[in-house]
Parts: sequence; C-alpha cells; structure tokens
Amino acid sequence: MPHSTSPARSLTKEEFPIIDFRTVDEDPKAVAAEILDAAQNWGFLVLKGHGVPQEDVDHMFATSSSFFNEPKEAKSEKWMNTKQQGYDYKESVFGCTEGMCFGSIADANLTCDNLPSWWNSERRQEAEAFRSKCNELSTKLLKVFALAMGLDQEHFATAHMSGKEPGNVLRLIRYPVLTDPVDPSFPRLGEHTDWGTLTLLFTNSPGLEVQRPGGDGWVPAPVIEDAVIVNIADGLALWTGGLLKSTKHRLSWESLPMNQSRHSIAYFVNADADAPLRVLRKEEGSDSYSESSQSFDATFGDYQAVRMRIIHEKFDTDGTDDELKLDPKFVNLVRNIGVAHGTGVTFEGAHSTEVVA
Ligand SMILES: O=C(O)CCC(=O)C(=O)O
Ligand SMILES: [Fe+2]
Repeated sequence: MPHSTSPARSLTKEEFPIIDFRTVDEDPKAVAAEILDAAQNWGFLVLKGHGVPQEDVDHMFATSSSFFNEPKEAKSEKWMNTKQQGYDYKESVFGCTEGMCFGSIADANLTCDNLPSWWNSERRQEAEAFRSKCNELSTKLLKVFALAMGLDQEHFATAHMSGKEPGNVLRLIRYPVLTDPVDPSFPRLGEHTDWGTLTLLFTNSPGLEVQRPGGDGWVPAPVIEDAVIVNIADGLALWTGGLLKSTKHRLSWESLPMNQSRHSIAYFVNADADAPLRVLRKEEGSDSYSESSQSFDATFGDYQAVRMRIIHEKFDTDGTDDELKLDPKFVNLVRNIGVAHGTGVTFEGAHSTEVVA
C-alpha cells in the first residue's frame, strides 16, 4: 500500500472561503475585507469572477494534456533548470507528479532554450499569454491585500515588477496514473507550503487537501467551475508578520488514488529578488499596518536563498551559514516559518537541480 494518511474530513462548501471578485471595481473595500478575512484565517480561498477567461483556461488544460500525453523522451528533452523552465518528473518524498514549467521574467519563455521542442512558437505564445493573464490577476490581488491592510495600494505590487528576477512561474501539472507500486513512503503530493508570495491554482478535479485553520485536520478544497484557488505563500506570510497565513496543503493517496490522474495549473508569484523584505506590523492604537522599525536588512532574494539552503540541508548545526552573510536572526526567522519544506525536487535519474516551488 502506498503512503497512508488519515482521510480529509468532509466539509460543506460554505465553510471554505468562496469569494466573488466580480464586484471588486465597484466596491473594492468590501471585497478586500472578505479576501483579507479568508487569508487571515484559512490562507486559502476559492475566487469566482477572477477575470481569466474560461476559454483560455480550458485551452491551456487541453494543451497541457496533449503535452503530457507525449512519450517520455519528447517531454524530457529539456529537464527543468534553476530558472524553472523545462519538464520535471518526480517520484520522491515530495510527491509523484510531473510538471512543465515556464518560469522567469515576462516573455522569457518565447526564446528560452530550455523548453522541449514540442513547445513550438504558437504553444509558447499560448503559455506566455496565459502567464500574463495570471499576472494581471495576481497584481490585482496584491493591490486588494494592500487596500485591506490600510497600506498604499501599490505596496506589495511594486515589489513584483514583471521585468525583474526571479519572476513568476507557470507550472502545468499532471499527477499520472501509476501502474507500478511506488515506494510506500512517497506521498501523492507531500504536505507543504508554497515559497513565493501568492499562488493561483486552476483545477477541474478534486484531490487537493488543505489544512484547517489551527492545524485541525485536512479538508478537500472545493472544485468550483470557472473559479481559481488562491493561496498565500510563505513570502507574504513573512512580509505581513504572520497576519496572512501560509497554509499547508497536500494530495493524499486517499484523495487521489494510484489509478486516477489529475491535472492542475499553478501560477507561483514571487517578489523581486532585490525587493526589501520589511516586515509589516500594526502599531499600537493604529488601524493600519506599517513597516516595522525592527525589520531585518534582507531582500526577498535573501529569503529565497535561505529557503534553498534549508531544503538542501546546508546549514551548520547551529543554523548559521557563513556563505550567506545574513543576520542569523533572519535565517532563524525563515527556518522557523512553520514548514520550510517546499516542494523542491530531486529529478529522476541523474537530473538534479535546485528548485523553488
Ligand atoms: O496540484 C495541486 O492541486 C496542488 C499543487 C501544489 O500545491 C504545488 O505544486 O505547490
Ligand atoms: Fe503548493
């Protein structure tokens, strides 16, 4: 039997935050308050009326399926690199999945030399256009969070400029049907939090489980037609001093058995590597948030570097790392973020690289 986990508790849809984004332009404050509430309590929400046209989502899923149905040799012509461009396959402690990644700054994938040749110019353009629609939505959401927290509307968005590294990552995902039993200790998708600031997740089939607020068991994320799942990732949790929750999620063998496959499309949003990571706090007697005077002198790039070290267990036993030259308190803060596992991968065979999920 593969990895056994306790089944997720069933939940009515009403309990999991489901928010309609259609009225955001008419009544931004009301929508922002709802989204903030969901992000503070669950760290997850289902967003309806998100503005990414459903026909684009459907087409992207169709293209994704065609790609994953190609023979392994064609898909693995280019293994994913450190910019998260290319194909990856894992059967490991992180999960049993395959992915096709379009990472880096806007338009970089149009000329990227690390995509399998199946991705001709028309298909690359589709992936880039989809990335750009996702970017519009994530920028809107970043503005909504700033509004809800009484910050300048651009506060989060200006640290996400589309021409800056590391950029956002579009990842087409398939959980394949598995005929050979996998190592019993491997999960379908290991429980983890995401590394960046926000994640958008499109899916049309069940399987994703989300930890309940307070860590009280797992619930299935509702699958709602035309909606997108939005979750807070560790970067935004850290940035907001833990106000916004970065919640663990996973797929178990019970939620997605070996004989079933599943497709999803994730868009991982990252802050710019050179953007300062100044923790926001609510000063006493104030309703809004501002940058804490006790913030560390660190950037989002430093944060990602620490995460990478954690995943590769490169720390000395006392948690410091000479190469990073960072305040050990910052390093510890990131180490103690709650999860610090991510979904870093070890590729099948000899392919090994450092990856940010
Ligand atoms: O495929 C899914 O539903 C979840 C994917 C995910 O959480 C991830 O890749 O970080
Ligand atoms: Fe995730």
